[in-house]
Amino acid sequence: MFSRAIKPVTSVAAQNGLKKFSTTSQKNFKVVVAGAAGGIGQPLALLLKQNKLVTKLALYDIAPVTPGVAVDLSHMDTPAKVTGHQGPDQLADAIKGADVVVIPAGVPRKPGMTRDDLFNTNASIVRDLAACVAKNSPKAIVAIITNPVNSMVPIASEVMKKAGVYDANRILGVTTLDVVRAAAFIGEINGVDPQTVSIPVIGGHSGVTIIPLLSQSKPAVKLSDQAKIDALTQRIQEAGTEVVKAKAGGGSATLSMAYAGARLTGSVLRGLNGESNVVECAYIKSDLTEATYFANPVVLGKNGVEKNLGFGQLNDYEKKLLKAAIPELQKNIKTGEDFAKK
Ligand SMILES: NC(=O)C1=CN([C@@H]2O[C@H](COP(=O)(O)OP(=O)(O)OC[C@H]3O[C@@H](n4cnc5c(N)ncnc54)[C@H](O)[C@@H]3O)[C@@H](O)[C@H]2O)C=CC1
Ligand SMILES: O=C([O-])CC(=O)C(=O)O
Repeated sequence: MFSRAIKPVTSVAAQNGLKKFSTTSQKNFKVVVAGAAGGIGQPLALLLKQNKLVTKLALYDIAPVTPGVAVDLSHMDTPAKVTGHQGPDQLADAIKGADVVVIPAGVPRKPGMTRDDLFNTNASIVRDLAACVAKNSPKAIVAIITNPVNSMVPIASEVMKKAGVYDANRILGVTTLDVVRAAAFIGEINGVDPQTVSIPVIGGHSGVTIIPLLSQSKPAVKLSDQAKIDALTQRIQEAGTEVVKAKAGGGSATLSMAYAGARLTGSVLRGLNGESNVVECAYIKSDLTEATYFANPVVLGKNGVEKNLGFGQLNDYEKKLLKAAIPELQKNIKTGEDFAKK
């Protein structure tokens, strides 16, 4: 007689590669990308559509192409249900029920500009998006990509405070691209797979505020003299400008940023989903230094930032970098707070 093999029932979590979880810990998440039609937004949405923890993916932008981007992505054979929302009238609908709102909305740099030069245009964009999150999904984790990140996170925080829904653990500035770049460059120098490199990058996300802790790299960076350490540090600090120059007026980093943004969002979701020991660097409210917002490794959990892991021992060179970063960070933070309080 023909005997049929009984196929074991595989949990959704196991199918997702999250084998240590039972189906009871599995949650489905709604992720919103605000600025979804842009250079970062489109590839970020493409990557998030492939994340199996995402069951709803809402794409918001003011650009007319936005509904089309959503239709395009909706033809991918992955579970996330994609919706497109164009213009301020459709923003609340996009935001409602969100677990995570990722914000790459705003203008990018052209050669010769600093990130701070973007402030005047981008500040009101982030303020208005944060106000809508405060009203429609106050518990959502907000991940801000828009530059200047150092000032945008304080703006969003002040908006949340005004609305009475502020939770410092739920507002993150995305500095993941600095970590990704540091790992890429160290991987190249050491001749190893960059994915095996672990390197904290602390401080903020512009010029001297980007502080790669090369002394804490695992594996150790194979650079013997201080001049080479200095050159690598400066390359990481100026990597955004390297892309801006190479694109020659066509914008700033988009694809590597989408990759980094998808990684950070994926980590936030894994934390929300109950996975333990999910660690990423992020720019958050902080009392570790005189700068009231600061990036360093944090543990992500069910409520966003679960634990601030600090930044450990710095060598003398890194202490100098930190000293140079603090006044710049303080200035950037004040600019953001003053704007939001107006
Ligand atoms: N945190 C980081 O590491 C990085 C941050 N960035 C920043 O990300 C931002 C976006 O860069 P790109 O995607 O290259 O720019 P982009 O110009 O290609 O796209 C921006 C999108 O934002 C949309 N937008 C403008 N105002 C909006 C509003 N009020 N609501 C919703 N959407 C709105 C635009 O229609 C556009 O589709 C820039 O500020 C850039 O400096 C870029 C790279 C790395
Ligand atoms: O440099 C820029 O303007 C965009 C950015 O933040 C980066 O690539 O790190």
